[in-house]
Amino acid sequence: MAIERILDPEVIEEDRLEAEVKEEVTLRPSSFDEYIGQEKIKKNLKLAISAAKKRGDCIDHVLLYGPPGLGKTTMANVIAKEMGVSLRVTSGPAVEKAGDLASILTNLQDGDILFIDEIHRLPRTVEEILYSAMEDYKLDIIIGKGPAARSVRLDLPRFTVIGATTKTGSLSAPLRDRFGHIYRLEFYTPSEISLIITRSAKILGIDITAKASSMLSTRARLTPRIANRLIKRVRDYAEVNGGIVDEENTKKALKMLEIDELGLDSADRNLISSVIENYNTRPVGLNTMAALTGDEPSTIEDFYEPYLMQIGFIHRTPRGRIITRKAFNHLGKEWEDGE
Ligand SMILES: Nc1ncnc2c1ncn2[C@@H]1O[C@H](COP(=O)(O)OP(=O)(O)OP(=O)(O)O)[C@@H](O)[C@H]1O
Ligand SMILES: [Mg+2]
Repeated sequence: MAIERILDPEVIEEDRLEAEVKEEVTLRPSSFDEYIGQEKIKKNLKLAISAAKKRGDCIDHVLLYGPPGLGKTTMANVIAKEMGVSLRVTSGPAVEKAGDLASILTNLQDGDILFIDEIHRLPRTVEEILYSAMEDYKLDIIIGKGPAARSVRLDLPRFTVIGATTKTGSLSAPLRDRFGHIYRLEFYTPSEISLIITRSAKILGIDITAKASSMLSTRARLTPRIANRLIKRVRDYAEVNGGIVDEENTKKALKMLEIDELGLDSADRNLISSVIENYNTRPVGLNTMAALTGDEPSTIEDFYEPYLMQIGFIHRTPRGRIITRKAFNHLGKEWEDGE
């Protein structure tokens, strides 16, 4: 992406500054009580956890999917804390070879949770080894080369895989089938985002008025990561310009960041208006959309689109994406029916 977007739900480089990392860690909920929203998922998981604890067993494998920044990694951490076990973290692209996975698996302790982020990016050969490991806690490995090669079956400790992905579509069916729990994280409601903002402000020692918090809650793309990022940006603005985080400073800071009432930034508005200018109300393919803005198709699909669909600005049809009347209105464009 050419311009760094404050509203990008993906972790941006800036978030990796030491101070930011520290803040990120302190903001991350570590129990179900602190984890706001996603009530249905929490209810199911609480039940599974208390049943597993009673049996003295680990919980069934969990797959968490949904747009970036909604709390998948956080949920994995919470599950481990609530189970009282340790969480080993890896990711799809990091496990390149079967041997990499074998060494991770053989180093697990009984009951451990293995968190695999971006699980859809695991290479096929690695995935196949993971199947039997998840299913019957066995590891089939080949030792040696050529005619001397032989296959050995090793026993593994009992463990739980928590997989996270932004795209379930690209997860193979056999892998998906190995998960006992499959949950889609939903966008948060503005009132949940408001609670998250209040909580984060308190942790960071930021003085924020109720009006400011309510204004931010509708502009954070219903996404906790963005809510946390916005509070910090508005805090910075208030620090430099004097005063606390009140309605006025929030308004000014958002204006400076070019974030509108619905939480759209200039990149979103540019995407929608280029589609409108070129295709009006006609359906348009993902690749065409990407070509219009110069983004990767996956960037459009993973970052822009989920929220734009959530607020009803883009509809997916079998013939392509269409921009809705609501989006036309928001951008002040004339909407002609029946094109
Ligand atoms: N339910 C929640 N309540 C409070 N804060 C939350 C919640 N969910 C997420 N957060 C905050 O939002 C940040 C982003 O969440 P997290 O990293 O878990 O998202 P993710 O779904 O793993 O994103 P990605 O797909 O990019 O990996 C966390 O650092 C955390 O502070
Ligand atoms: Mg994550």
